[in-house]
Amino acid sequence: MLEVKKVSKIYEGNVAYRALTDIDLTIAAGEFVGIMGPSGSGKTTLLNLIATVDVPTTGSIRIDNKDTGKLDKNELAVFRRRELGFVFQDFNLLNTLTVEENIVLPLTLDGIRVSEMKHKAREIAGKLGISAIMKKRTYEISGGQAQRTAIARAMIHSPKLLLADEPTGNLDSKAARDVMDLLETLNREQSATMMLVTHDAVAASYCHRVVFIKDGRFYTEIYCGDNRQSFFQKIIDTLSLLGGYSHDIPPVRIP
Ligand SMILES: Nc1ncnc2c1ncn2[C@@H]1O[C@H](COP(=O)(O)OP(=O)(O)OP(=O)(O)O)[C@@H](O)[C@H]1O
Repeated sequence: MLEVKKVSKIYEGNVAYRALTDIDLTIAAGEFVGIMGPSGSGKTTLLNLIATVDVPTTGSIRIDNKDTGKLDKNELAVFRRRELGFVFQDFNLLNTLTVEENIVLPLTLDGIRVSEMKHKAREIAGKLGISAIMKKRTYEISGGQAQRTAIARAMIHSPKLLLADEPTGNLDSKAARDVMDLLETLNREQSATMMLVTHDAVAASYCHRVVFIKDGRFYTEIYCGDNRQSFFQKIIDTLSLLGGYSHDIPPVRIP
């Protein structure tokens, strides 16, 4: 589904900065993968390259067998809109629109009939437990509801790959767990492929696999297996080996 091959990124500027070096990452269709690493290790850079909003200095990225480096600007815009879904830490909802209008936004750009849009919006809102707030404006809803709205918007066009950047970063621990439960359910029920960048070990423990990067290079990866509590512990252990994380490790246990 996603094949990142020998990707490096150097930010040119007064002083050139090497943010990623020779990253190889393959994500299978239906997989749910977390990316972790200390601040400045290159996680967002990697996400931006996969999201096609930035280009690698060397190496290639294939999504669903398309080499994204070979698409021109217009093809990329359509590719991003149809094949990818995005969820951000700060939700990125439009405040002037209702929840429902935010959710159908990706479809309006593709000229889909209003009745079909409403049907799809109702369907996904039901799955995400936000049917009752469809007519509300985004300033009238909670953070957890805002993130569920953002997930509905990201998933309404059934993207090949959902990219999430710190989706639980602005949520309290209960809302964060609800959001991760929903992402896990969507991943399982719709076989959606998902990649999540996070500092949050609890959020990462919902993934099938967590890839750690350090100083722009692959560090290690660990798999969940069938025990999420021990996976969570392995994530915490790996973070402490990585260093630079002492403030980010939450003192919680997964029930
Ligand atoms: N546009 C840019 N120009 C120059 N350097 C950049 C640019 N964007 C990021 N960097 C540098 O590249 C490195 C990796 O940044 P990146 O944002 O990918 O890290 P991160 O792992 O996502 O960090 P955080 O967890 O703090 O968000 C950092 O040292 C950063 O300063």
